[in-house]
Amino acid sequence: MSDVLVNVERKDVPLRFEDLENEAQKHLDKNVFDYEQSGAGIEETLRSNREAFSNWKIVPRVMRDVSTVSLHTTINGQSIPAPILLAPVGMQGISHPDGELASAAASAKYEVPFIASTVSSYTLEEIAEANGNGKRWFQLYYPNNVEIAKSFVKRAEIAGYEAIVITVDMPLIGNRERDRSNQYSPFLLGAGKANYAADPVFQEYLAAKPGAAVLDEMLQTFYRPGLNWEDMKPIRDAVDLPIYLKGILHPDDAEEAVKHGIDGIVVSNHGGRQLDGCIATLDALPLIKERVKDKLPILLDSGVRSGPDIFKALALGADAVLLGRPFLYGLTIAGQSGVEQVIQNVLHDLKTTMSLSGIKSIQEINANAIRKTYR
Ligand SMILES: Cc1cc2nc3c(=O)[nH]c(=O)nc-3n(C[C@H](O)[C@H](O)[C@H](O)COP(=O)(O)O)c2cc1C
Ligand SMILES: O=C(O)C(=O)c1ccccc1
Repeated sequence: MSDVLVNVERKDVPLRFEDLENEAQKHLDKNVFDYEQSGAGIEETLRSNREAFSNWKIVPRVMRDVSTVSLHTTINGQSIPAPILLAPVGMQGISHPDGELASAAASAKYEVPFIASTVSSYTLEEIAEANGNGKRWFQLYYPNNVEIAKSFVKRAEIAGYEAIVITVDMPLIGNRERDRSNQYSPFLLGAGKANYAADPVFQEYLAAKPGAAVLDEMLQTFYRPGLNWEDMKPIRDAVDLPIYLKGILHPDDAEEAVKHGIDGIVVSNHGGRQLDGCIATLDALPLIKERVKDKLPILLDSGVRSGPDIFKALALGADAVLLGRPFLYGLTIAGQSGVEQVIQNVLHDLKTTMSLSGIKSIQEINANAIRKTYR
């Protein structure tokens, strides 16, 4: 990976997030861009996610011999070259025709785990093939039909996915005002139905209902508003994989996760797309860490844009972060190469940040390295 870090030759994908977003906008229909970029409600949480990072500053050490700096780390014993994963982002085919196949191939190149969404544009088996020897996790939107839920995770296990991430912050869709005024939903148009259409249990269920259409039935079973802690058992019994919960913000829920034997959590507000007015993830992190300590790995997403952001999240107790929109915009602009460039730029930025902070390894990053300020 070291040669990767100095190779900054290709530059059709802008470095700065704002430029990346503006460039992606040029490639997309207005409705699609609005869907991806926007947050729920008045976008207070979307903004808070970024402000929270700005309220913390790194306090660097000097003369600490940073001639070799390693980004390598482990999560639940799984070795990863950097504390970075690609977040589950559904329906990537609306951004680029190659969709998840391109981003899964890009992530494999850097051994960055790719988290495939339930509502992908390609099936989880096709994505696994594109990801090859790379690392991949499967994100579950827990269907209202438990048999379909079990079938999804079993398929994922067979296809070489190494963890299940159950997203728990979507008992229903957030109030996406931009999408409502555009009257646009790629989901309702069926852009994320591949995994359902290819599922044997879903097919059986369809066959038992003459005249039923894939899209209608998928929309019927997609949401599980009754999701609760007891629902973890069928998944636990179906597969021999670690289970992460994505969308934890309250320390009580983090503690509950520990009590229920959950293997890891993702502190996330879905990139500001679900509950508007909720806490920024970086603000939620310290109390969660204080409550669960090292009992399970803590990942974090929502608003992570740069090396310094990753550094701050790790300093406050995260073990790794997920990137959402940054790689999605890279995909939009230049397909697989665009995602590769975004990953490469973030790795380079993190390494630079650590070196300039006097820190040689991920394990050395702690709260002594940052201080809260107010702008
Ligand atoms: C266009 C889009 C689609 C998403 N689809 C999913 C999804 O299918 N499953 C899921 O768990 N999260 C989904 N998310 C949320 C991301 O996994 C992640 O939590 C969020 O994007 C992180 O914030 P960031 O975009 O600010 O990096 C989606 C986010 C975006 C922007
Ligand atoms: O847009 C999203 O954030 C998302 O995760 C989603 C997934 C399925 C249906 C609608 C939204």
